[in-house]
Amino acid sequence: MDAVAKKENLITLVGAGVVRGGRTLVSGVDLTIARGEIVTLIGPNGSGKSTTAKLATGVLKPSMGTVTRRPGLRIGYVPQKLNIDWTLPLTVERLMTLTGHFSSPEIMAALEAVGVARLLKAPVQELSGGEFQRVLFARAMIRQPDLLVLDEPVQGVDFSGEVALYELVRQIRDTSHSGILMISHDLHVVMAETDTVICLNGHVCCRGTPSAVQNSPEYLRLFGERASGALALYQHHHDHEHHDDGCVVVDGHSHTHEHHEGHSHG
Ligand SMILES: Nc1ncnc2c1ncn2[C@@H]1O[C@H](COP(=O)(O)OP(=O)(O)OP(=O)(O)O)[C@@H](O)[C@H]1O
Repeated sequence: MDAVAKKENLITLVGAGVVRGGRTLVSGVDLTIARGEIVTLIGPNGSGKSTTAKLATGVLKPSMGTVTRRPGLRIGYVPQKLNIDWTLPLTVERLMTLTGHFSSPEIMAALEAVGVARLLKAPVQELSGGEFQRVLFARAMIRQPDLLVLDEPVQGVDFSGEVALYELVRQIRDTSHSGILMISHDLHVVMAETDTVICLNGHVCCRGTPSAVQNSPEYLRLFGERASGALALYQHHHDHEHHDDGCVVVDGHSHTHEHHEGHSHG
């Protein structure tokens, strides 16, 4: 696949919004996700992150605006929670086949790609939070989706696990060239891996590169104290320069943040 095809837009939302029972849940959302791009939705509880993701994936129809998906788009979804009966014995191998028929080599390859092939026969109940998330990633990626939707991918994972999972997200993006739509509450790690942050509060409150968003007055107003914490963490490992408006000075088309080493949290 050539570079032009990789930049193809997978999903485009223009002025999209949802009204339910006379209440506007979210409105005026403009959003595109191209191949190889990571877009992260942030915002307080109830700000419309899940609703926007559902609009993008087609689970919800827009009450206003338009949503366009590339024809035949394959979407892989990593849910926030999985409704399984935790009292029944269930191995990773079995979990991988609950929602589709895949061969053993396919399952092994998917687990290998996320670094948990050794857990093939392990009971799901005994996995750590990070291991379980990786298995969920494998379950979504085995379908070779064009777009991967991650709902709170680092929930229940400690900080070093978080960093490792975001590393994995970047790796998945780099190797599969899928687009990635993430829902997150946590800006400081999100920022390390994401191309575009969209901050919601019933509407698009602010958007842009992570550094542009973290410096925007709207974001700071919305997140208050939490924003200043994120700011400190974010700047810890960076040696790049910023424009006056907070955008990162780049020579070239993109910038990569290396957050996977040197963190110390004690
Ligand atoms: N089907 C629905 N009918 C009516 N209201 C809904 C529906 N789904 C969500 N809402 C409301 O829409 C608003 C946005 O919800 P949404 O789940 O998109 O927020 P969120 O940003 O994902 O929140 P959280 O961080 O708590 O998961 C909330 O006030 C929620 O109560």
